[in-house]
Amino acid sequence: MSKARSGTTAAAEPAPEQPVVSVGNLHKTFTLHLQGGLELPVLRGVALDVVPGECVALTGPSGCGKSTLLRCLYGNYLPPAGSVHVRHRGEWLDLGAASPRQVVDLRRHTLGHVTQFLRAVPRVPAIELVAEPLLRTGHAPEAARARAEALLEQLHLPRRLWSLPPATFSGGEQQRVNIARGFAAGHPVLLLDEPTASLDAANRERVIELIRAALEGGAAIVGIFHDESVRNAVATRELNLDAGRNAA
Ligand SMILES: Nc1ncnc2c1ncn2[C@@H]1O[C@H](COP(=O)(O)OP(=O)(O)OP(=O)(O)O)[C@@H](O)[C@H]1O
Repeated sequence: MSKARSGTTAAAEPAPEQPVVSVGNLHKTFTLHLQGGLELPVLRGVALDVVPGECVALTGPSGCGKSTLLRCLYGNYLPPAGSVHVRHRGEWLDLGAASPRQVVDLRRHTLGHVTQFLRAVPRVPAIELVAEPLLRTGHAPEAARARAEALLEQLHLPRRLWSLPPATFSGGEQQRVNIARGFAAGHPVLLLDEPTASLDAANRERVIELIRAALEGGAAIVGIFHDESVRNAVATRELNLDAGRNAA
């Protein structure tokens, strides 16, 4: 019998956190046109709710659909069945029904996506690439630059590289610029696709710190972390997409 029912005063329970990402019965099938229209079902009935402060690691063997699910969450794929909703500006945004303008606004203010590859505009210095998401969300130039410098410092990108375009940087240096850019705006929802893929142990540790700080700040994260030590360090739970072929 609960305390409340036995007549004693129950301590007030904190209200459970509300999800900021909600995926329901999601399906995604690729049609291989070069192979006579062969259908390749990848996601079948995925369900997932993510609350602030939670980091869900997508797991399962190669080809089970981890990147496909991240792309559905980012609005790159329109799923044929099921739903993807993200809390945006205080309301649920249905990615299946959102206009391109709404998806752009969602990505600018709410939904960050950090991949392992830097897709940068040529000839733009690293520091400006990192500051850019902050400028786009209305931060003053000085504040944006200060935050960009702090991130590059935290990720130990040598200061001599800050004013150079990253085209000639090493894989690990480019990835750190990409991570700094992805974390700069403090998006409340972050999708991380192998954020430590090209990094050595010391730099992996710095990215782990950054992810943990984002979680403590209330970010909701869904990510793919092939490195087990990174996954164990940041994930609050796992979603195995191969279990029962996707039924979560
Ligand atoms: N655009 C596409 N067209 C056709 N098939 C695709 C497409 N994208 C992915 N696939 C197929 O869908 C399946 C899932 O791919 P996905 O990249 O999501 O797997 P994954 O779990 O992320 O794999 P890995 O761990 O190897 O990165 C694979 O069999 C892949 O070949």
